[in-house]
Amino acid sequence: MTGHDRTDSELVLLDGSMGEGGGHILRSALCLSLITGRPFQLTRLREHREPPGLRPQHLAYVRGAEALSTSTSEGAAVGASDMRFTPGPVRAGDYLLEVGTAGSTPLLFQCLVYPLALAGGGRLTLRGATHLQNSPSFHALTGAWLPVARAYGFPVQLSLTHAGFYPEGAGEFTAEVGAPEEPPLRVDLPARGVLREVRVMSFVGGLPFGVAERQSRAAVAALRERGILAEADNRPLPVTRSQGTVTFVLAQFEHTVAAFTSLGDRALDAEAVGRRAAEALTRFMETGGALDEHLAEQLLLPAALLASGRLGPVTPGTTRFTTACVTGELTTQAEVLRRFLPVDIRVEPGGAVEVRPA
Ligand SMILES: Nc1ncnc2c1ncn2[C@@H]1O[C@H](COP(=O)(O)OP(=O)(O)OP(=O)(O)O)[C@@H](O)[C@H]1O
Repeated sequence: MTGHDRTDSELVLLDGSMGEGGGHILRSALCLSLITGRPFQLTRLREHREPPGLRPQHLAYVRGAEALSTSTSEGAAVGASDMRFTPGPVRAGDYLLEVGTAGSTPLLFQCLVYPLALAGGGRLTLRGATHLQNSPSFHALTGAWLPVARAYGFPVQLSLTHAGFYPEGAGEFTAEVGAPEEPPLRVDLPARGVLREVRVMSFVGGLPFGVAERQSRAAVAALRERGILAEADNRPLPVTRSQGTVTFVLAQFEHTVAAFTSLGDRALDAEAVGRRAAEALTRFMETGGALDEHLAEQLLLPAALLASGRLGPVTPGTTRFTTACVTGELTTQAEVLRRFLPVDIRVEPGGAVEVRPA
């Protein structure tokens, strides 16, 4: 179980419309509340989103946090704009959680993985969508998030049982989550260094394999036009009820890795889907950032846990990196972290980020 300090009981007040004002404020608050033992009150939840308030997938995040622990919530219901969460200790163990037809399992995973690891670990089996717009795909988790998690000493293994695409979802993946170990790496990433290798991977679930091949060919050709040579790999994905395709570009730089996902779209031909993934990499390479904007935002949480001394016996440490783009999500995430943890997070307009003990 995570040991909650008695001194950590101070209520955290959060305005859910601040910054980007999306569901990520709720997910980060749930994660940090479970870890610190601090209750939170969230008002004006997703006020500027359409429709506003909690959606079914957000409610699934609250229910997931409750399932892992003896936590309780008040006011959490579809459409609600205000809610309160009172955390209880997290129990190590195995959990099967559903996020609903079109909810993102990677987002639910990122909300729960750190509290579960800090409580001793276990297995998360998550059902719902695994490849959804505006969220990390399962392959972005394995390709980009996992090396970051391991750098902070979180031993996690991920396996995809079924891919789940919008709108049916019906996917499933499993995460074996170990207790944190001494971090093997010092995260200090001012620059990405030279490009070492690019892999293009196209996957299809429930659609002709030729779609994957067309996507990859277009991605490889678009990269070649920019002088980037890439290996292509096409694979079928196991699915149940849903159908979909995805092209994934994974770039290994000297110091970092960057992953770009382009999901199949009925309004686009396969070539456009492939090109979109390639263009995301070339746009990233026009910036000076070590990390892409999504990985930069995702790295803040383990960096803040390390800086605040929450990673068990590990000495509090400082993380430095540069991001391709300072997004509203990044600055909002930094603000949520400051409310829960004694950390100093500096985000320079040019993209340099530092997370250190307060
Ligand atoms: N292509 C991508 N690769 C990796 N991560 C992504 C990608 N697109 C979006 N994300 C991440 O997914 C998260 C989405 O959170 P966000 O709050 O915007 O959406 P949400 O939880 O679905 O809620 P809302 O419906 O309020 O937007 C953010 O952390 C964002 O960085």
